Amino acid sequence: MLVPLPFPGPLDYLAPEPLEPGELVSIPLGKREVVGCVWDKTSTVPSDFAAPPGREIALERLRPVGAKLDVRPLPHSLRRFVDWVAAYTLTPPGLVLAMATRIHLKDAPKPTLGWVRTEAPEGDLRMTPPRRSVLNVASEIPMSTADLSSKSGASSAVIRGLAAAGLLREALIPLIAPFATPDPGYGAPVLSEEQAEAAAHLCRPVRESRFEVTLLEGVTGSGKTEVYLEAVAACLDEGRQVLVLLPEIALSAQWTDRFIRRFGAAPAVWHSDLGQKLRRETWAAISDGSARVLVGARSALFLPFNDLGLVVVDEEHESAFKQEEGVMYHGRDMAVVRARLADAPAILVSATPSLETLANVETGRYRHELLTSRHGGAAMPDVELVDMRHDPPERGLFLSPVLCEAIETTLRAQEQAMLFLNRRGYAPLTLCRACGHRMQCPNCSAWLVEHRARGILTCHHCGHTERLPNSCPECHAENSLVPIGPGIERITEEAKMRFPDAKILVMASDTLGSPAATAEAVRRISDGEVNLIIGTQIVAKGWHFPNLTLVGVVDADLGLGGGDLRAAERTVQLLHQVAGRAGRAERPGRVLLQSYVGEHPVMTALVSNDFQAFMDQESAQRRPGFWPPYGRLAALIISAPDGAKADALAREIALAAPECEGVQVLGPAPAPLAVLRGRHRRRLLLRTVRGIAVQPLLRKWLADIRPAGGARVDVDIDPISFL
Ligand SMILES: Nc1ncnc2c1ncn2[C@@H]1O[C@H](COP(=O)(O)OP(=O)(O)OP(=O)(O)O)[C@@H](O)[C@H]1O
Ligand SMILES: [Zn+2]
Repeated sequence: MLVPLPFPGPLDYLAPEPLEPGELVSIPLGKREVVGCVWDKTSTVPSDFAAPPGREIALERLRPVGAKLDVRPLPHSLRRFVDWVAAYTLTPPGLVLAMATRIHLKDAPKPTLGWVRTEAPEGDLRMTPPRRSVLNVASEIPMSTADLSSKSGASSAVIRGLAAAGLLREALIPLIAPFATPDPGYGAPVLSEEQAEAAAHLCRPVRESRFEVTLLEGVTGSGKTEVYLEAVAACLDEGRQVLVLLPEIALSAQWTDRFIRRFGAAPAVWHSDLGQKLRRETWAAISDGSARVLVGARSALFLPFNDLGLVVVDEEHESAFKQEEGVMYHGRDMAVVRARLADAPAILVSATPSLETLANVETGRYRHELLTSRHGGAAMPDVELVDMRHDPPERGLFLSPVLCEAIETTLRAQEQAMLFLNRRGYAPLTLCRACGHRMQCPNCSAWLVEHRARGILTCHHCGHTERLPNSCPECHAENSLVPIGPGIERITEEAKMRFPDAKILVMASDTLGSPAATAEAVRRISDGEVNLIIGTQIVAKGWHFPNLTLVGVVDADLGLGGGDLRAAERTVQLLHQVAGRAGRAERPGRVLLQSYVGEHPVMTALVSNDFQAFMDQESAQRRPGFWPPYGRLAALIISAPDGAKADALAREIALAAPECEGVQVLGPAPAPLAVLRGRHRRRLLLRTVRGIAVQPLLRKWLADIRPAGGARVDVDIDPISFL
């Protein structure tokens, strides 16, 4: 029995009646009740990184399990997936199981009664307008009195009257709202030759129910989505289920619209913003197969698909697929595992694939489909560099004259422009002009970010918030605090001053919290209610705004600092994606990159639109040192309430480090975020050649380490963040 707690493996319980693997059962644990899952006796995880088996417990000491839950058992492929993720990420399997069963911790909702239309004829009942209206709305699907009354405009007395006359009867409202079945033939597009060929290749393994990974690469606007929806159609034809992962839930609204146009019905949706009831319904509909296509965030990987026939990862290069807290797993990589365990094909989609995926294509592990041109003859946007050394903005401002002029021209032509800056708030740093004091977070080694609209300083790492003071807390000089550098609030202020007639829309993750808010913003752009969009990375995503012709990148150099392994790669991917928003329809697009390092390979790649050369160079840099994807990496993050404890534990771990051929340990060193949420942090990196798996090394290494006094060590396999 696997329980959702950090035990090293399944626990033994007495079962009063025989139980099948996968069944969910209520379990007494101390004074609590938890939901456990009957687990398979033998693990199928590759032995090179599986955990050793636990101890046997004497029969008479076993406790009995509680009641069985009234849900379908977790499918075999999901159980294997849980084992796999646990072993790969060195997480206790119960914590991975928790991601699959979390929604069942509360009591099941009670079914309620509603009204359905009966077969009875209207007879000689007098048909008043309210009665007519109720009968028009009522159907064979039960509706509550409140629903029926609000949709028909009639009172509950009218409804009761119709029931008394035999025209309505009571029926249980199903707990699971029926999910409409998408129709694969509904809005099939006419594909170009290139698109059709790629689609045919993607459909083949779907028809053959065969695991195969394909990278679908294509320039922005080439119709990648249209093409992979053909594979989705094929999978629907086969009567099987499809999982589509998006990096960001904000994208799900536009994706859903697109899906409805193609298949005439909405997909099921899964993300952390769903209400409890819808979560439960969606879970059940995936489990019983009535939901056929689900689009969601990475957590959708843990849904109980019984008949998974295809997995798609859109924008596969996105680092947002990596979960950085709790179970640290990479959604893209685990999606491939999920597909393999279900004997289903996987499609990884990107205009700028990750080096990881390209390396897998190179070795032949993944197939490759390429779309080379934009659909409908739209040209690729023209990308130009604005050298800020030669064409600087006015003092205290951030938009160069060239960019301002381009925006004016665009707005005058009745077209839309977009300004991109990947930084929330007003200014990333606040400094005292008198004494040089910098406003810092009390819990983290990070600057506080000013959010002027709310009059606060806040830490983007821990959420610490304080009012912006009038005087310097250090030297007490009045009105001496000045903002340094721009965030999008400050750019918006500048844009309002420069373009007083522009209709501005700001898009940032903190202003567009929910998918509904995003959908509203998208509508305002599509309907032309706004003509200047200012946003953080959320605007870079897969949006399709036909009238958007100019994209200005306020600080193209922003992502390059920090010594991150993938800083250059990520900057290219992000900026190319932003650039790809411009000129997607008839009118050509133009992109201006403001940069102080115009000769940087990242800028060259963007201006020349030559990513092959850039990726070749990245690859040449990483290969000799066996950096990923040419070697394996794991990070150990040691944290403690004070620096001395963190240092002591880091030293102890470093002394026990493995020493063998092809294995290297770097550190310990203070983490770039040396203090986070009040915890002092040190980092070690384990780097191995590809042939050596890091999991067994780490297991052995950490087996005898017993962190004490509030210290702990977290393991991050394939780290993406190096903070
Ligand atoms: N064969 C086709 N018939 C009709 N419309 C098409 C076709 N192919 C693509 N389109 C349209 O062209 C636009 C761009 O296509 P799509 O969004 O699929 O490209 P993409 O490669 O996924 O773009 P991005 O990477 O920028 O998100 C969309 O509006 C899409 O509906
Ligand atoms: Zn903080």
